[in-house]
Amino acid sequence: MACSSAPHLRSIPWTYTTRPLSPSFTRSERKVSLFSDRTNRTVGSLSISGSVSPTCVEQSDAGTTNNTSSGLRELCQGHVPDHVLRRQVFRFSLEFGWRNGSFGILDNAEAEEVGYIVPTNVQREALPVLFSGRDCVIHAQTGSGKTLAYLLLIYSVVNAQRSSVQALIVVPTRELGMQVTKVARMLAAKSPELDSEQGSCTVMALLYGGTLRRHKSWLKVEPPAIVIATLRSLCQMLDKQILKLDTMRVLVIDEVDFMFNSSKEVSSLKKLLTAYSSINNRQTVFASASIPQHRRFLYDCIQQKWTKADVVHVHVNPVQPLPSCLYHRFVVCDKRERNSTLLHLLQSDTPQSAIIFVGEQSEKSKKAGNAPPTTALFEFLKTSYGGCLELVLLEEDMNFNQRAASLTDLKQSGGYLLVATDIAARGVDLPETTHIYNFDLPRDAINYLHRAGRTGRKPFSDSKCFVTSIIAAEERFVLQRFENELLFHCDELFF
Ligand SMILES: Nc1ncnc2c1ncn2[C@@H]1O[C@H](COP(=O)(O)OP(=O)(O)OP(=O)(O)O)[C@@H](O)[C@H]1O
Repeated sequence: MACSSAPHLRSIPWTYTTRPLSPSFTRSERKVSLFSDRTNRTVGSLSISGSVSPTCVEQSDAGTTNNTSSGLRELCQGHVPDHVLRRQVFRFSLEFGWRNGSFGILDNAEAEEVGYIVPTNVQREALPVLFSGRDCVIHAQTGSGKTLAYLLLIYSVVNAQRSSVQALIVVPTRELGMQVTKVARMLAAKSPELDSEQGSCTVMALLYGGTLRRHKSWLKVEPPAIVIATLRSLCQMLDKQILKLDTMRVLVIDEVDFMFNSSKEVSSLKKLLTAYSSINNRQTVFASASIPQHRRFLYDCIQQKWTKADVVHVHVNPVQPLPSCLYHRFVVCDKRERNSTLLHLLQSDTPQSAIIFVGEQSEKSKKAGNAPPTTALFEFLKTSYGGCLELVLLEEDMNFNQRAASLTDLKQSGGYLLVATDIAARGVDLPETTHIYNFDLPRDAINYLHRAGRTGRKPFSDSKCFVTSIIAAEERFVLQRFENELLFHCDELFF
């Protein structure tokens, strides 16, 4: 029986013994525990589904835990299909790795290369729930690592050999979709358990504006295991029955509060959740840094059967909604002086990289034929900034390719000044950003939280990041309301 090796296990310095946990195992499911002979304690347990030989297997390897794979292979020899075994070894390596404070999915060098050394708090709390098969609402600060948590679940469930879409991640924006796709593909490529001669785990990005015809034939001929989609493009595929929900094992709705709040999306979202609720063996995950009235939300989910009744709310840091590494400031100035104030701030702060959030253009201003405020500020900075950071623009009016090019520019530049509307406020992960400027105040506290959360995105770093709002004197009470709601403090800056 061919079984891929598990190099990420090699470095774990424990020998182990596998034993049935209970003598009365069934032929279809069997649990084994893994003991450390160093500490003489159970270090993990593993359930093997499929038809397993009912002989009590007790095995001790004095070698390294790489033998775990071969031990399990012997245990299951001839009885468990290879892909089931591979998945179980993969799942075991994850659980084992996480329990011991490291990433089971990647070996040490690979984990270090991508910057994952130890799990973040939300990953520690959410993964046991996710691996237990329960539905989950992952509610934790911006930049806390929610994406990796749900992707690890997905990779423990999907079977690359099966020719069907098994996991679906729904995102509110193309930018977030592109980013999640990148992480999902990186994990598939890095993990030897997922990418083998038996076929790698394919990931499709179905983001509105992409080449839908190509996607249609891809979905028909060789369905990917994982699809990451915006609701609009997903609905097109579902309506035409090119994509079906019945093979789905995991559905993730990222930025779930935003999706439920969007008048354009909410009815399609509810339709999707209702259709998915009738599928057997399904798991549903919702994620966001902000879930207003979360008790009511959970109640509705259960009532509407969008989740199972035992859904778990993993709420990390509820008394501190914003990351503690953020330092909040404000400058009061006249509306007409905002450009020069911003320039002054950029010169005195010398950010490594920054995002400047600008409000959306009003209908009245559009009708009057004015340039959008983002473009106006971008043009001003082009002529006046003179610093070494690359100027990049990101706004709704740009087409898909222009928006994708802007994101590529950001990632390739040595440092950037991104002028953006709120399309860059949700989920976008640009860890090099050290400063956020609210050139216009956000609509509400939730938007403040997500804009501010575009910085401070290096989980174990203790460096401070700055969020500065440029306000008129009469806007001070609005900012004060955000402070009260989000429990943070803002200092005034004087020039
Ligand atoms: N365990 C980890 N160790 C180090 N870095 C990590 C770890 N987990 C995630 N990261 C990194 O942390 C950053 C933020 O992660 P992610 O985008 O998943 O945050 P999030 O919780 O989804 O944030 P948001 O709510 O803003 O969408 C990413 O750059 C990611 O690579």
